[in-house]
Amino acid sequence: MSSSQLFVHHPTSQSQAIRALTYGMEAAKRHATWDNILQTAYLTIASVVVYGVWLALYRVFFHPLASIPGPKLAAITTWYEKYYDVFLGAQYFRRIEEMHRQYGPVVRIRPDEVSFNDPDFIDTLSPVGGRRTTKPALVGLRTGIPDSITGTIDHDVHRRRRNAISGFFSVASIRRLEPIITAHMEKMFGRVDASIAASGAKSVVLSMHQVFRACTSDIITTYAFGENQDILGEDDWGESVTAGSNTWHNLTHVFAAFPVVLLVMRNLPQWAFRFFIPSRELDDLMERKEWWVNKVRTIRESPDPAHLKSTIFEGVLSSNLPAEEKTDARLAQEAQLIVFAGEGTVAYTLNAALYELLAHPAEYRRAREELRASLPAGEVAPSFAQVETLPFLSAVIHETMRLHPGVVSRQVRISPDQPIVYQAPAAGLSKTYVVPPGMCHSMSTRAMHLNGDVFDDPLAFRPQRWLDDPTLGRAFIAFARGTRNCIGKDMAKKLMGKVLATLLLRYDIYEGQRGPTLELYDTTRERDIDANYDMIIPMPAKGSPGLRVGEHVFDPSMRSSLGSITWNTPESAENAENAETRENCIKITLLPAKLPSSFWVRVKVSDCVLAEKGPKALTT
Ligand code: HEM
Repeated sequence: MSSSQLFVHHPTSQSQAIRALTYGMEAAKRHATWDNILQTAYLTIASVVVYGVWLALYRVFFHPLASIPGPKLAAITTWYEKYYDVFLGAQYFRRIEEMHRQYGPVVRIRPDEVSFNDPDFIDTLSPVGGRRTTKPALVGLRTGIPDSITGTIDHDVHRRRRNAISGFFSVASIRRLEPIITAHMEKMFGRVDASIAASGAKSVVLSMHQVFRACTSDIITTYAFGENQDILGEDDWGESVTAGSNTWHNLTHVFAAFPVVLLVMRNLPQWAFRFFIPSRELDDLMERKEWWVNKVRTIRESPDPAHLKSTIFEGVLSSNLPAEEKTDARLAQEAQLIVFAGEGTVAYTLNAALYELLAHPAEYRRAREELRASLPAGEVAPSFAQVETLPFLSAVIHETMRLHPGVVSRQVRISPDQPIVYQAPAAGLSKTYVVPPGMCHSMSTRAMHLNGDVFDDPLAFRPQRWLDDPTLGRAFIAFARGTRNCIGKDMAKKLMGKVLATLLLRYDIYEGQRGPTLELYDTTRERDIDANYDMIIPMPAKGSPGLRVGEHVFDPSMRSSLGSITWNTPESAENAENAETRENCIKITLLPAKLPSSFWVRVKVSDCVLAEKGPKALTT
């Protein structure tokens, strides 16, 4: 029987056979498809592996930076940096310091980036003029504000943007800032004293870093917009407000490693942002940004001719920058830069300076003596001009910024047109190293500032070194150098000098004496002050302890500054009793420090309460 007959006489078997045949063909087809997919996958994987191997070999042996020393993995892949910054958590800055110790003053730290650590080469790397300087997109991504001045890639665009605001950072402009600083500083110290006094009724929460940060934030915001968000007036000294900036700083390495995260965060509508990324801190930051944008809109809609020359954003909006440079979106980024750059760095430096002075009583006393000797008797808030005449105080600020620079991330630049040529026989290098145009070069502040060839005993806090050897300034890069340096450096120096001088005049260091004093309490430099993480600004160790305790006793001379506070309440009586039972002191409980480098001081304001005995004596 032929097969055709079978089909005719056995329809079921026939259709089965057709199905079998069809199935066989489909299976064969599926097989072929799978084969194709697998083949393509193998080919792709093989190509990626071959490309990867080729790229690695190229980067190590044939790349223009191939002759520059450094770990091979750092030369091969940017994942080396990501490993330290994203997976180990903001640690690449430390690795860079190690690399310089291991490989010398010139190290290849990324496939396309060379880090230099030679004080004599700083001005060549960061010239003030004569050579165009750009930045890699990475910097803008990392800050999260690529359209701000600091994130701007192109040299000419940067010059235009910077010129539009540079007038506001001139010495003359900063002088106009002096009354604003004085007013906010008085408010800050007034509040500190008032909360110390209020602790007569209850325990008090004080974080020196947060206190400084509230003050600098209000000052910088006033300078930028003509008014501020009154962070100094917040019960928690604005801790909840500035927590948003901390969260943002914590995300900076993620932005650099995975730019898509930044892209999503910047482009999501606010409701979607809040829905998909629920974070109280980021919510607060969004609100802060809304405040900045609204301020810019108000200024744009009704410019006040009287203010046009006195606040930064009025200046930007009235400048001859093209319209696309003045959009709300771009100016919001500029606002974030100026407020973040100003508040965090200055507050961190003040915090570190106060720590170092309290940890070195001889330097504290010397700075205070210098002030008292050079100021008229009774001066309580020295002026910019008076502070400028104080060499030791200036040395204290320099030495603090050397050990604790307020910006810890490396300074990355590109020379787009000319090669960078490095010859350093002094550093024991016989070779010439060349960074071709378009490749990145960088400097790391901490590596430079802890260079033992320049700074004897580099980890020690010794302000005197700046007075003994004025040439040390050649290795100082806390404010960066060249065309991309810190635009706010003069303002920062004046602000820090004035606040520190006022603080030193106001409080002595506690050595058992009477009168307003400060004393360091349970703080270690490594844990609570030093940069443990690079979040652009430095962050202390994760285990930085929370609970600290301080004590103080009131002084009648403080009453005038306590204003309307009345102390003859049962609570104060109770605490006055407590004060007697606790070695003439009232205990102040300080809450956990959440912020970078927070530390606590013990504040004593004499023992008059005890001398007069009882609540009546506390009446103001
Ligand atoms: C102790 C205080 C300060 C320190 C240590 C500091 C440090 C720095 C550093 C290192 C840079 C360069 C960053 C880079 O390499 O990309 C920089 C840039 C900048 N800083 Fe400061 N800064 C301080 C205070 C301030 C203040 C008070 C302001 C303004 C209110 C300010 C505004 C800026 C701006 C706008 C830039 C970008 C400049 C540009 O790219 O042209 N800084 N700062």
